[in-house]
Amino acid sequence: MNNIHSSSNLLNEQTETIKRNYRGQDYPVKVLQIGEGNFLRGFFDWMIHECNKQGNFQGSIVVTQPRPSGKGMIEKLANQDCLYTLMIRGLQNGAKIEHKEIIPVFAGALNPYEEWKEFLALACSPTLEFIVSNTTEAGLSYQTLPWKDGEPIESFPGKLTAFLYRRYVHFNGDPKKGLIMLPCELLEKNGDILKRYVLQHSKDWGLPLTFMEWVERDNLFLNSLVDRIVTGFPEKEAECLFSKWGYRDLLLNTAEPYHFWAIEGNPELEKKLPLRKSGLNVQWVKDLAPYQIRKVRILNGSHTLMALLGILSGMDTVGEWVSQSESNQFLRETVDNEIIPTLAFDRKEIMEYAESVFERFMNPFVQHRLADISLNSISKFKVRLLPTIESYYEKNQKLPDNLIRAFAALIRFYQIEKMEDGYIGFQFNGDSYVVKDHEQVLSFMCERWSQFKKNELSLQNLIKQFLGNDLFWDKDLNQIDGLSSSIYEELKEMI
Ligand SMILES: NC(=O)c1ccc[n+]([C@@H]2O[C@H](COP(=O)([O-])OP(=O)(O)OC[C@H]3O[C@@H](n4cnc5c(N)ncnc54)[C@H](O)[C@@H]3O)[C@@H](O)[C@H]2O)c1
Ligand SMILES: O=P(O)(O)OC[C@@H](O)[C@@H](O)[C@H](O)[C@H](O)CO
Repeated sequence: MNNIHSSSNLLNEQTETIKRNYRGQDYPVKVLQIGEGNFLRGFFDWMIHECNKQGNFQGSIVVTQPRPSGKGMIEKLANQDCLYTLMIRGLQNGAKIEHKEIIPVFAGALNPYEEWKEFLALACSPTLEFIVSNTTEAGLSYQTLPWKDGEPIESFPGKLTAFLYRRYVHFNGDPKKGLIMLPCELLEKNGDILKRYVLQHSKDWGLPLTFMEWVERDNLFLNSLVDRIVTGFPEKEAECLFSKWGYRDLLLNTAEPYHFWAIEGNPELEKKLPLRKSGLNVQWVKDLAPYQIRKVRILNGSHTLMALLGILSGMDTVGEWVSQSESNQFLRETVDNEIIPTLAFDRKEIMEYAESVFERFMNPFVQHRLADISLNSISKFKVRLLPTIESYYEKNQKLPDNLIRAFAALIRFYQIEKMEDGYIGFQFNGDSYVVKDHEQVLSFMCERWSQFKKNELSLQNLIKQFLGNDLFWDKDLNQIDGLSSSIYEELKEMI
């Protein structure tokens, strides 16, 4: 590892203080981290630092990149002696928090595509206990790949299989040397998926059955749900912050104070990974589903509603929406009266959760662009808001007014025209915005709205075709009593 004073100037007084006090980096390596992105550095690595500060974990991490093209980050890390600054900023219980800290948890940074031997050598470490990953939804995918001895394997599940096999061979299948996998990719049942891919690779590569049994029996692949808005390098303010601090950090990361991690696993695992003991907002749960539903329906559902109605009304960010009393009130009413009553949760607990979500939306430091959230809005609406409309109807035998407005906004949002370089929609004031979705979705909507414009299709029929399209929905939504007529009333006004 590079000397702490080597390259980046990050490392003057602050790091000297860390060195004097304690260096998490000097603890034995207990974790292999696959993924060097913003999220893990603002979430898991910060958590391990919190555990270490309190003397609860006493372990360090070796971080690796999950794809060949992510090269720069590992080099940057190595150049900074594997240190980086994390700024946590926002509101917590109404109070403003601004906290900056250098995170010293990485004992090393490896590029497995250039240091394959070193990568596999780590599998033989007796102190290793965990493998954590976040490679985006795209990284947690299965690809049929060859495995040639001595050559790095490109995919994340493939690399993990080779790593586990090396460990199995080195320790002669010792049941006590199994590892705990903690995938953080935002996919339901992420642990189960990862295990399935490891076993599939093992089959493809003809690895011994006894290895596969060891994988199943002596290793744990835990499903988990992560939640924290991590906003990465603050381009606009970075130089200003560096001159204030007196050092530069090319890996500076920013995050909100809120954090939550639900892990489907035995609470006894706290003995190995003392997250709760270290005061972190972590739950070991039997069933992850309620936590997933809570987050998707309240947080992500609100995001999608704000993106649709907000963009149409000329807004740019979540912050803008919540700072205007009328739109903020609309959102709160929707969550309190339409979303929460459909969720089978303890009322007090869920209200507290919703309150914490509103507080996060109001974080003045987070510039969350509605345009980014609006990507693939129809499929997001299906998962985030439609289930609430259906549950509300089942419970009350009527439709929820605000969510019907959001549904009408969805159709209005996709009132689009094809331009040379993509599709654009028009705000209520006539200004244009870009709509990003799959080509099939965009061309369907573009065509229907063009027919409407030429008086070849009535608004009622346009809605009917939209609700009945099996490209968007798993069933014909025209079957929901009153849905199409309620949407019609709202949409008529919007256009
Ligand atoms: N940033 C957040 O606020 C936040 C919050 C919760 C969940 N997440 C999820 O975490 C994921 C990563 O976000 P981030 O902010 O760290 O982004 P990032 O761009 O900083 O990091 C992405 C990481 O994924 C890897 N990666 C990207 N494509 C890959 C592929 N095809 N195969 C293997 N690895 C690949 C990159 O190498 C990098 O390590 C996102 O999918 C997001 O949904 C992010
Ligand atoms: O990342 P997406 O595009 O699926 O969704 C946009 C946001 O809703 C999402 O990123 C949330 O901010 C995140 O899920 C919070 O943990």
